[in-house]
Amino acid sequence: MRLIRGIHNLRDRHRGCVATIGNFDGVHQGHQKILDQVIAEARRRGSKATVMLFEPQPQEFFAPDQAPARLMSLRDKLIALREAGVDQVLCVRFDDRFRSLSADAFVRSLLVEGLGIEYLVVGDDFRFGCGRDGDFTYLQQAGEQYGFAVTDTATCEIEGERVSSTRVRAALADGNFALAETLLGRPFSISGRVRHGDKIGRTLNLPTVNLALKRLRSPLHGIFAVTVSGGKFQEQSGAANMGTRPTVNGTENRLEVHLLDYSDAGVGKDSLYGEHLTVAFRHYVRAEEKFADLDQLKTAIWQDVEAVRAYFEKRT
Ligand SMILES: Cc1cc2nc3c(=O)[nH]c(=O)nc-3n(C[C@H](O)[C@H](O)[C@H](O)COP(=O)(O)O)c2cc1C
Ligand SMILES: Nc1ncnc2c1ncn2[C@@H]1O[C@H](COP(=O)(O)OP(=O)(O)OP(=O)(O)O)[C@@H](O)[C@H]1O
Repeated sequence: MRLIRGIHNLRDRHRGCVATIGNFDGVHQGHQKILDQVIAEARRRGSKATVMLFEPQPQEFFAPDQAPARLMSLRDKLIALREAGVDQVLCVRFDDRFRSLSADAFVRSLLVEGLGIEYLVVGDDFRFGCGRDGDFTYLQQAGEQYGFAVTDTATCEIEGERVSSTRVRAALADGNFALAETLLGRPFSISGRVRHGDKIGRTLNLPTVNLALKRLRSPLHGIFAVTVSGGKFQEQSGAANMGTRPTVNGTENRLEVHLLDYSDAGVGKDSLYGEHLTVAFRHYVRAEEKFADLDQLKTAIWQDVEAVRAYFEKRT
């Protein structure tokens, strides 16, 4: 899959495509449906299945403090799109210049002159352009004028409701991991590289794997039963904390996992550092707390480990 960063990097060789546009946060079942349609049409025409994305996402640009936490990093989104069969992704920088493009300029300079679009697939509620003045009817008229076809997808619903990134976030906030998994078509997970922690875990006799979250703001906070995959792990159970670690006066958000039944031989030693691991969230255990001292923290974590063990035993 080819990643094209910015509209200025569009060259003739990227032209000619069947495209769709959106945030595609989480790449959920509704997205899969629209992507399947784009890919089928592209294959039929011998053309490139293309996704146009915005970075940052428009809500993050307009109201950074109020924008919801993302379900996935850009890296994981690109992997999911590649696995779905997408041929190219145009990553457009959403900035002041871009947001002030009129609907006509958007269609002409990006879709027609930039991508050489043949066929556009969007949801019927899609809006774009300065003041959100472009909609489906507008796109169809523009398509007639510039010579590309426009079609909409029938809404994908699960349990009688539209699937959306917003709904996945709500399911996670409710601790309903089973629903999140149904909507996403895979368990909700966060991935990252193992990095060095503060090594306090070892003194507690509770080694943890620390994952670098970079700029990812997590939609989840608290203690969870998780499974870890990647590197040497297939589905290793663990007790995870997504939080700031107030007991040790931590400030930044971190994802730490204590792996069950995994000897200290690897954790905390060099073997895991730098590995790229994926942590799938299975069950909510409790909220993070500030304990009076490390002994109390340790007791609480051992209780968490027992709760996580009980959860996985019940599941099998
Ligand atoms: C299952 C689990 C639960 C945790 N719960 C809390 C908590 O409630 N409050 C807190 O301050 N830290 C909590 N922590 C984080 C510990 O403070 C952290 O693992 C410890 O400081 C070791 O950090 P290090 O690996 O960077 O050395 C938890 C960690 C795990 C693995
Ligand atoms: N359930 C769905 N069925 C069909 N198409 C969908 C569905 N959800 C999203 N799409 C389409 O996928 C494209 C990308 O959607 P977008 O990134 O806005 O996702 P979303 O899940 O609707 O997000 P949000 O919850 O943030 O509004 C759009 O064209 C949108 O109309």
